[in-house]
Amino acid sequence: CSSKYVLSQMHPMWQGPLVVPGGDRQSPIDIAVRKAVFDSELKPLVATYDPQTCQQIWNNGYSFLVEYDDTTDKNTLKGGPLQDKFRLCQFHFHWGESNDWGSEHTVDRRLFPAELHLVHWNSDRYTLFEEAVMEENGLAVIGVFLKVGKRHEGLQKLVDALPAIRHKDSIVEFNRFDPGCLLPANINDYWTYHGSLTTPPLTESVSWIIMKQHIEVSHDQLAVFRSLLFTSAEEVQKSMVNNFRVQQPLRGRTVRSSFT
Ligand SMILES: NS(O)(O)c1ccc(OCc2cn(-c3ccccc3)nn2)cc1
Ligand SMILES: [Zn+2]
Repeated sequence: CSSKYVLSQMHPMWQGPLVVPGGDRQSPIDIAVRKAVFDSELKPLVATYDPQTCQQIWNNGYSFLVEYDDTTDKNTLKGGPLQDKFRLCQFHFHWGESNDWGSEHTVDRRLFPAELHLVHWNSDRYTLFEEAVMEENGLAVIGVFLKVGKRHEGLQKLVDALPAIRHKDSIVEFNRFDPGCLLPANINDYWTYHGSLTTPPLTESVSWIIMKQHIEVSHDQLAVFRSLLFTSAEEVQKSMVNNFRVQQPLRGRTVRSSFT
């Protein structure tokens, strides 16, 4: 997906309280579990991914992205709160310098050490990611919390590729990775709300689908995330950690749950 040409211009340590004009649908948020409204109309999520369409993994100076060929409907997300069909273009993570924080969303104010985002765009209505990113119903992002525990076997192939993209704007070919292996066993228990990108351009174009069930990764696997750098080879080294945005005001939005 085309995010490669834009994300790299982002300010690496962007954390600013950047105010978005009329921003009343900003992300991330705290999910107050008892205030979520069960919606029986929410359908099961259907995620269909083809590992063969995995193309590259790269360090964009903010996180690392695994990008997929999104020129066909090989990697689709539909159902759940979505009316249309969405195409996976990339996934990435947010994490902390310690295991005590790092996620962007919180659950009853609880922080997780990291959070995975699988980014999809509405291919029923738009032809390119960068078109959809500006539209209210343009994107669907699945959020999965990471907890430190047992080693995640499927993640290891990705962890092994990270030393090759240590510096900002480094990129390597990365094939045959199934993003489905990063989803929790149960993807039918989730919270959903309308929000925004959590990094510039912060556009309010995202249907968020936050999984209730987390996945586990080992301490050592997460330590490799922290070995990445925000900086390029010529700059003074800055560890890529704490690349999360702080929670934003709910502004009267309702968070719906697919479970009681
Ligand atoms: N962290 S998150 O999952 O919320 C998340 C997900 C995707 C993001 O893409 C930014 C972006 C914008 N554009 C763009 C391209 C062309 C025109 C306009 C914008 N490309 N990439 C940012 C944050
Ligand atoms: Zn993200």
